[in-house]
Amino acid sequence: MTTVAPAEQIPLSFHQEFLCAFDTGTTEGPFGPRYHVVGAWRLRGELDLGALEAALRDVVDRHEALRTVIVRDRGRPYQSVLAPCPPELSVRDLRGCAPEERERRAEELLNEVESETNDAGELPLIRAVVGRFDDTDAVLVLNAHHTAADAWSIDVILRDLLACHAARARGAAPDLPPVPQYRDHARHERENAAGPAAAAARAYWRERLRDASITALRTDRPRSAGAPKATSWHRFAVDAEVASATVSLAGELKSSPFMVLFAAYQVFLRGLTGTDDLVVPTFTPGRGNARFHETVGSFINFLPLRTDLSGCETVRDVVRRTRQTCLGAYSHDIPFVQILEEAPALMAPVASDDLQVSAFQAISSPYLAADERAGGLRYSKLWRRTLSQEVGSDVPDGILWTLHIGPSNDMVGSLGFNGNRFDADTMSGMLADFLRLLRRAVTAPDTALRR
Ligand SMILES: OC[C@H](O)c1ccc2ccccc2c1
Repeated sequence: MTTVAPAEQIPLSFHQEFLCAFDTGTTEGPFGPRYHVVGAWRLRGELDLGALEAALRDVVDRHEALRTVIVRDRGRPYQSVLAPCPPELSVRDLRGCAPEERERRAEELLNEVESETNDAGELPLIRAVVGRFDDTDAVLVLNAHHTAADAWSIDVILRDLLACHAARARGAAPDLPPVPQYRDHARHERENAAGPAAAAARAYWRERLRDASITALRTDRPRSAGAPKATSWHRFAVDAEVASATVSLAGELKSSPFMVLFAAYQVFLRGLTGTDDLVVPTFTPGRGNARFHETVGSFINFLPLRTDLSGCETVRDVVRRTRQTCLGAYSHDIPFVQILEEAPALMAPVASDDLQVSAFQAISSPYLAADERAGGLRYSKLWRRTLSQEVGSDVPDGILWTLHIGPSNDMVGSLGFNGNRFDADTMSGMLADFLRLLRRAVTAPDTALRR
């Protein structure tokens, strides 16, 4: 009996530690059946399914994160990298679909894959579905576990996958350059955690979040009601006029579209909660170190943005103050678990039975590129999603507002919420109110703010 050396016990990244705080077992949350991140691309050209299957194996070999388990049942959780294993590729025949129906059918397939269940303990943590419209037109959907990948990673996986497909299709082995692994990131983070930059950032957050409480919304149903959990997604398009007014106001105020959108969101939240002193979480890519730009893993960081709106007369004032909040936060972007050590009472509100946090993020165009090429294939990402779904990828505990800002000032968004805590009607009402407020905010930023 050959004894296999036990896989190395690798410390978790700080983001994986943060996720473990939401761990409620395997029925929901980060280790539940739907904590995944998905992406879909339209592929034009000769797609060789055998080569694609080989390329999927290449990608799992290349990125350890896709064959890593988080061991949580033996004391302090750790991650363990296992040997390569072949991922599942399933093929759907969509030949009956007329060309003008294909974009919508592709989005429907994406939603179908997003509503499927994955097992966090089942490796590899990626699966692929190909819908074939004809020999040179297909849609590829990737689904990766969100403890092992994030939105940035899904694009890295796609690029590597199509590069490997091109090599395999011509009978060659892929020759991608070696890439730093997620375990290197986890080690790097811990080495830096005690450095001078981290100490300065801790001091910043200690001051910035003094006496702060995360802004939370009263839910329709308490946590203790124990209703079965599923995360629903309202998806929507933002009027072109509102999208371009957002981008031009951002330019005028030397701010980002995110800062303008977030300013409007804070005005909206103040109306809902009646408080001026708002602390709202956003997610940053967590990819400040360029060394890891091609690494697959979950790097995102939950960053609490605190802005006190008291004294702001107009939306323009709010954008200016929001800009300061964001610049300060971005230049001290350390892992949330370290920030929480400096503001231990920050998350107290969400421990209560009938409150939930409502996070807000924006993903902008570099990752939403249009046509790209890889070997004989042209591909473009399906990012203008407007098809809602009742059961989709899981938000562990709260609401997640996401806006996607496209290359030509086009904008779509999604509102993810826990259906066991909020009614769909409550959320669609909130969405309508926010979009109305956003329109007013960006088309008339100097109008006096309503109290
Ligand atoms: O991609 C974001 C991730 O799914 C996530 C993780 C934790 C959260 C906690 C509260 C609200 C939203 C969250 C989203």
